[in-house]
Amino acid sequence: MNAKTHSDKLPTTPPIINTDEAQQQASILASALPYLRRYAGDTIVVKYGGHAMGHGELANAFGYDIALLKLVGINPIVVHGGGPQISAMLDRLHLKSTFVDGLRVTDQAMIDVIEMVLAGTVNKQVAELINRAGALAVGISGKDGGLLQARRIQRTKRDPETGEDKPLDIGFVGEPEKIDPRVLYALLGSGLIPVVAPVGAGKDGETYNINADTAAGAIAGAVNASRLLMLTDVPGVLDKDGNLIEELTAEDVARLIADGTISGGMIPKVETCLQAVRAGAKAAVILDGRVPHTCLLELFTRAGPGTLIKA
Ligand SMILES: Nc1ncnc2c1ncn2[C@@H]1O[C@H](COP(=O)(O)OP(=O)(O)O)[C@@H](O)[C@H]1O
Ligand SMILES: CC(=O)N[C@@H](CCC(=O)OP(=O)(O)O)C(=O)O
Repeated sequence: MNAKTHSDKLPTTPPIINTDEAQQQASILASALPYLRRYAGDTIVVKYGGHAMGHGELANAFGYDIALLKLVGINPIVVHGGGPQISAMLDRLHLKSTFVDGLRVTDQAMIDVIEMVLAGTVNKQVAELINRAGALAVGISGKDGGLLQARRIQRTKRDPETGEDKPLDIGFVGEPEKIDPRVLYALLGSGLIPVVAPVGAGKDGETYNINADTAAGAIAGAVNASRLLMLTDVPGVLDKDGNLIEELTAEDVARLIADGTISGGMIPKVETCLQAVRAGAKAAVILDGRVPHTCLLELFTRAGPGTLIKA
């Protein structure tokens, strides 16, 4: 039934190409076969960040990649961010954002706006990108089906005078406490692609803003994903000379953080990847979301363009 809907949406007249091009296309498809076999039936979690969404062609290519994964028998789950989109809306409402360790300090007025942006506008846009590519995506938030039960993140700040660590209130910022993946399995089992906004519910029904990397890592662990793909704005983890590091273990990560090679936003990203593999994901890859079809390059070619992180 879905197959008909899908093919109805695709162009009815394929482009005319010459024999050489056709031969080339056929051999590209044939060379993907071992990879298709390797991932058939597997679950792949993809973290799609807010920065990548702004670019039309890149966003369309992302939608195509996710639709293609589903159509070749892989189960993709998309977890999206939306940091820049939240900031733009808060600016329009004259609400000022501040960040602590890369996390947006979130008060009561902001959490309502953040939920509207993430679970509303952005979530529906990402689902639509995939729908337009001929697959069927369903946008949900971490509150749906009890997917992401969250607790308030505790942060501390060192008092410069006493040297004491004091609790720092960053508001409605949560971390996943419990994951219930049943809603994901229900959607995947019906041939649908879940698109998850990183908003969670607390035990008492309060709403929490969750960093999208953290949410993606927790979900990848809970569903034992064969890959967590973290799309970002660099080719992967780079060494001190700016060269791509192809593979990292937990020991490598600890060493590279200690010597300052991995810093800033890359620290929580690699730590999230490690948590995901410890919790049950087979491997995580940090890869360049600025490259068109980066997911296909990673999964279906020998280029394997990012940094692979294993336990
Ligand atoms: N060793 C490293 N390799 C690659 N990027 C690094 C490294 N150390 C720090 N970074 C920084 O981490 C950034 C990625 O993290 P972040 O900006 O939080 O990504 P995103 O917005 O995609 O979640 C890179 O743009 C880069 O500035
Ligand atoms: C707590 C916290 O900081 N939440 C993030 C959620 C969105 C996000 O993570 O989006 P990107 O992946 O596009 O950065 C925020 O408010 O920006």
